[in-house]
Amino acid sequence: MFFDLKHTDVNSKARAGVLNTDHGSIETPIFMPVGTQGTVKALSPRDLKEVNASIILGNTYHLYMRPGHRLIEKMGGLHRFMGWDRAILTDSGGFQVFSLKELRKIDDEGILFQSHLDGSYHKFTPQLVLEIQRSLGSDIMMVLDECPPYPSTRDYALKSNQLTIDWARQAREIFSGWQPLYGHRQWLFAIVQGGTFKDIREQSARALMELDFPGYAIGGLAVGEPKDEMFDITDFCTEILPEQKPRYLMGVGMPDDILEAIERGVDMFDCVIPTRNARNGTVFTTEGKMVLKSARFKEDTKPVDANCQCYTCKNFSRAYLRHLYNANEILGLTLATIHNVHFYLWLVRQARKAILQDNYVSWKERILQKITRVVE
Ligand SMILES: CO[C@@H]1O[C@H](CNc2nc3cc4c(=O)[nH]c(N)nc4cc3[nH]2)[C@@H](O)[C@H]1O
Repeated sequence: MFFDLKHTDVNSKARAGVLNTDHGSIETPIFMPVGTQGTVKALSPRDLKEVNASIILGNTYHLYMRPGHRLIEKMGGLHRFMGWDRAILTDSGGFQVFSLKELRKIDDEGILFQSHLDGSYHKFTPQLVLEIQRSLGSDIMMVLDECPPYPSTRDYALKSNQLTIDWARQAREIFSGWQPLYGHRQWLFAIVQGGTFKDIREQSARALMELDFPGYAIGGLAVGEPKDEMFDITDFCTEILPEQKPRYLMGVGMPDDILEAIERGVDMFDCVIPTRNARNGTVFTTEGKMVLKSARFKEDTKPVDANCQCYTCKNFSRAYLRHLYNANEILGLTLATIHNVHFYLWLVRQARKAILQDNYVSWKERILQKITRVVE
């Protein structure tokens, strides 16, 4: 069974489950570090294992553009190419095309766009993005969808949603006769759209549920809408989506966003924040957020986080990390990224424990008091 729902917290919609892939079992709620171009920036697969990452994200758009999915296929697929033998989820590319290029044209067949590398023209269709993901060999694939801009008119959201449903239908058809390339199973998730219009969200969820996918993503969020709208739409969607299937909130988010979404019934998350912020000198700790570059840490002998068991916190001081940033040393990026990814994975593991003890909400309230501070 692909997804085992082990327990739902009695006082909320928070769930603890297990995703069973051929590259290992993944306990949910889970955070997926983003490895857009076949690498989680600044980390080796060895680092990722050391912080207990069980699944990472790759991007169909970027890997198609460079080095190309055919080359990766020749190399034996993305797992072998990047030396990662645990699970990989690949996003389908629709969102990346929207967020990377305004030069794109959408029609019923798919999305015509120009490469951000050499300006060449390409067209993503429901079929092509599945072929690319077959070549990559991702354990979890995403359908081609349109992520409407925020804000969108109701009319735009309605039309766009119809297209996303049509594309999902085509993808589901292809998936029904699926032949993976590398001997390990691949699963296909649908993506619920509909902007911030609840009736369109319901239409989207129900149409996609009829097509019976192994898992469902909530798309079209974390694109600049107010947080309360993001949580309200998330809560609305999880009321409709099948209880026994995993829910994946795409692109979310800050630590507190993830905890709020877990309470609303989300199982899977991905976001660039822990890796991107680490590269900019901002780390997350059990005592709050910390900007390591600031002068106040110049002679601070303490670890980033005294409560953290990661390699960075067990071996280095804040002063040293601040020095590495100021000296533009590559090691600074690696050490901060190890810590931030470790923090996100620790946080969702703690959440899972609280869910299994039926005290998720009280645990969340306590931990939010601490992690949302700024360490001065
Ligand atoms: C607002 O901050 C930026 O936005 C991204 C996070 N937010 C986000 N929302 C998403 C929505 C979708 C979607 O509807 N469909 C597909 N296929 N993939 C998606 C991926 C998404 N990621 C970060 O990249 C960050 O730079």
